[in-house]
Amino acid sequence: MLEVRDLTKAYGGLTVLRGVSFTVRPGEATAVIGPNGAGKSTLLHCVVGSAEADSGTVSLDGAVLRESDPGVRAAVASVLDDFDFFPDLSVVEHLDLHAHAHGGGGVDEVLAELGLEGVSDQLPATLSSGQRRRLALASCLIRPRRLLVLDEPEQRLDAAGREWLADRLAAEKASGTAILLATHDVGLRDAVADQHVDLGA
Ligand SMILES: Nc1ncnc2c1ncn2[C@@H]1O[C@H](COP(=O)(O)OP(=O)(O)OP(=O)(O)O)[C@@H](O)[C@H]1O
Repeated sequence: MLEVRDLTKAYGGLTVLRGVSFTVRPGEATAVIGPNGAGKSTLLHCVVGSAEADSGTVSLDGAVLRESDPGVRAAVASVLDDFDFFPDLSVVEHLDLHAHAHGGGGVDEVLAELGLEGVSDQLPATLSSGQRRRLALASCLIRPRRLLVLDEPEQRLDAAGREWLADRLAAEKASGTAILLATHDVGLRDAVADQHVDLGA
């Protein structure tokens, strides 16, 4: 489904990605690993098109992946940096907006699954950092998707949240979704990843 070939990226004189290649198939998860600064986030941004690689290709279903392509928007759901929330929209309004924009649904189910029912009327600024992370994941899971791209999705989740995440990603794989995630969590990696891309090697 996703094919990354010979991706290179430098910031000024600092080469971060040196010819990175891998594929992700439907129903499989690829974990991007490596120490702080290894280039994991850079790689994910290049994959989804929010950063431009210096060379190499990223293809989805055999065609060059372009962020602006409606087909790509319908297929790829990502949580990369800390999410930009609309400051004046409540938790449930954010999810309604995403559901409406992407033709998805099930806001109540996702609120319950992420444990956000009790804060559904709160504004993002009033949420805890873990609740904001849950909202970011909820916003991603409310939309149709064939490829999930997640940058350290375990960050700021409590133990129960991390357990939920591993189960959820396993369920996503079982339903045929391809997953590309950067993680420092060895337990999560071992639980869900079918292959690793080690940028620290
Ligand atoms: N916009 C930028 N301009 C210049 N350098 C950058 C930029 N973004 C990232 N870098 C540098 O690129 C390198 C890789 O950063 P990146 O965020 O991709 O690493 P990472 O593996 O995700 O790290 P972490 O585990 O800490 O999240 C770092 O040395 C970082 O300082």
